[in-house]
Amino acid sequence: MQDILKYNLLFDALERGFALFSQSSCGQEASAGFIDQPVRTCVTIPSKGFFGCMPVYIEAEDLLVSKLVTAFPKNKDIPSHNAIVAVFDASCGVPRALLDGDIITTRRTAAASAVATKHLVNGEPKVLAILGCGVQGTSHYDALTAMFQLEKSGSARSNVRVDDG
Ligand SMILES: NC(=O)C1=CN([C@@H]2O[C@H](COP(=O)(O)OP(=O)(O)OC[C@H]3O[C@@H](n4cnc5c(N)ncnc54)[C@H](O)[C@@H]3O)[C@@H](O)[C@H]2O)C=CC1
Ligand SMILES: O=C([O-])C1=[NH+]CCC1
Repeated sequence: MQDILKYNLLFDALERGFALFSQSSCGQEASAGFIDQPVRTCVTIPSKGFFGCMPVYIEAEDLLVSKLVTAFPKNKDIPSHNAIVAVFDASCGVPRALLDGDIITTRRTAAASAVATKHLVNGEPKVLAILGCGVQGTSHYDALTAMFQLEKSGSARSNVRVDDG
């Protein structure tokens, strides 16, 4: 998964996916293809975390996909977020693949931030500050430095990767 999910490929795929989702949400099903993606459903594990289910139907790909993700922020020696992604054939409902969701979550989330920043930023960004430096802090550093020519970047926390250059 690490070898497949390169940031530059992800940026393009996410841009296409977000456009498709927006068009479908605006009722432009005919051109873009229908997408049904309800808001994530979460089960709470009191004082521990949550378990989220994130299903989608993508007509253009003829796929049914759901990520299943747990978030246990107090985990110490194991990751706080863990996920799998299940893929089904939408023409017949047969399961086609079960993917590790950890790298997908790590990189998709950061790549989505980078794509959003590209569209929302005023001018060319030069400075990046990241608060917190866990999995997402690191992947956001990787994604945003892959997207932009930054002059200065860094993160605030004692266990951090600070890069100033
Ligand atoms: N929208 C999405 O698709 C996703 C959202 N997330 C969210 O992103 C956040 C980060 O997730 P991960 O990086 O995977 O978690 P992580 O557990 O790997 O990292 C969290 C980091 O925050 C640091 N931290 C905690 N309190 C802090 C504070 N007060 N000041 C500075 N740093 C602090 C911790 O030391 C740790 O390094 C979580 O809220 C998570 O739920 C994560 C994955 C996907
Ligand atoms: O979309 C996601 O994968 C998550 N959102 C918050 C925790 C994990």
